Amino acid sequence: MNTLQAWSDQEFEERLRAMGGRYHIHHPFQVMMHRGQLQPQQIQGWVANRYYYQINIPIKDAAILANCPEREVRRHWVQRILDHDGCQGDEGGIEAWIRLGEAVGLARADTVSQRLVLPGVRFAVDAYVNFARQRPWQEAAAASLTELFAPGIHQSRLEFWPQHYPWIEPDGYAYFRRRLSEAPRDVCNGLRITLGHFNTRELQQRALEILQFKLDILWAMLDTMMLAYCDVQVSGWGRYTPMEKDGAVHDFHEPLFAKCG
Ligand SMILES: O=C(O)c1cc(C(=O)O)c2c(n1)C(=O)C(=O)c1cc(C(=O)O)[nH]c1-2
Repeated sequence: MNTLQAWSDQEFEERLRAMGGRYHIHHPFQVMMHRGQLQPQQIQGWVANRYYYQINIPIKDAAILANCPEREVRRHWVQRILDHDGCQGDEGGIEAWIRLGEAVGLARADTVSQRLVLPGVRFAVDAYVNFARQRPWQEAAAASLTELFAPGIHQSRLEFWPQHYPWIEPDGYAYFRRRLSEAPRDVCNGLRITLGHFNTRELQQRALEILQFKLDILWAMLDTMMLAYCDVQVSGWGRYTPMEKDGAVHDFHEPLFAKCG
């Protein structure tokens, strides 16, 4: 039996936040994207694959609602579905993502047909949806807490993409702008549930494991995209060595080791 005392809410939250060091913002594909090192087709590949994540988020949230007997929780959580699916007067996040696709040069049909979605991305996203279907709703709510780290990534895209990728139509950025206000509200709600429910040391440790599981999903999606869209040489255990391109050598080892460490 685990007899260690529960962490205080503050310490527990700090431990959850500390896992941001393993967020996909540190993945080599994301790092290249952030530095302006991706070609149009690579950006298109990312947008087309992330579409599969986007359309599954409301399905995942519907699974959480279906498993949650608490009306008060459902009243808040249902907003997430509306954010993505839209409602009268607001086309919603999925439509905004399709427009991001158009802004990077993907026809609507290319995005919505899912023809560019890679098998590994499909498996990773499906794992998240299945987790929400099969596990208690509080666990699935805790898994959404990678969103703690998401506003920073959306903000950096809004700041740096127009400089690095002037060929992207500015209209496309609406999705990232929406998430700047939506994600902090979701996080506030998700944190309240997580701090309230995971209230023994054993449960708190379980919450950290769940967050790691979700971080792994996001990481695995980018692993798959990197293999599909970048020239990588596999050298040694768990390491990528991207081939030199345009005379630039990129050092990806550090974030990878940080993740493994
Ligand atoms: O672009 C990103 O890096 C990113 C990451 C995440 C995330 O951390 O799961 C989400 C989003 N975006 C996002 O836009 C979004 O709506 C979202 C919902 C959720 C979730 O788990 O419920 N994560 C994310």
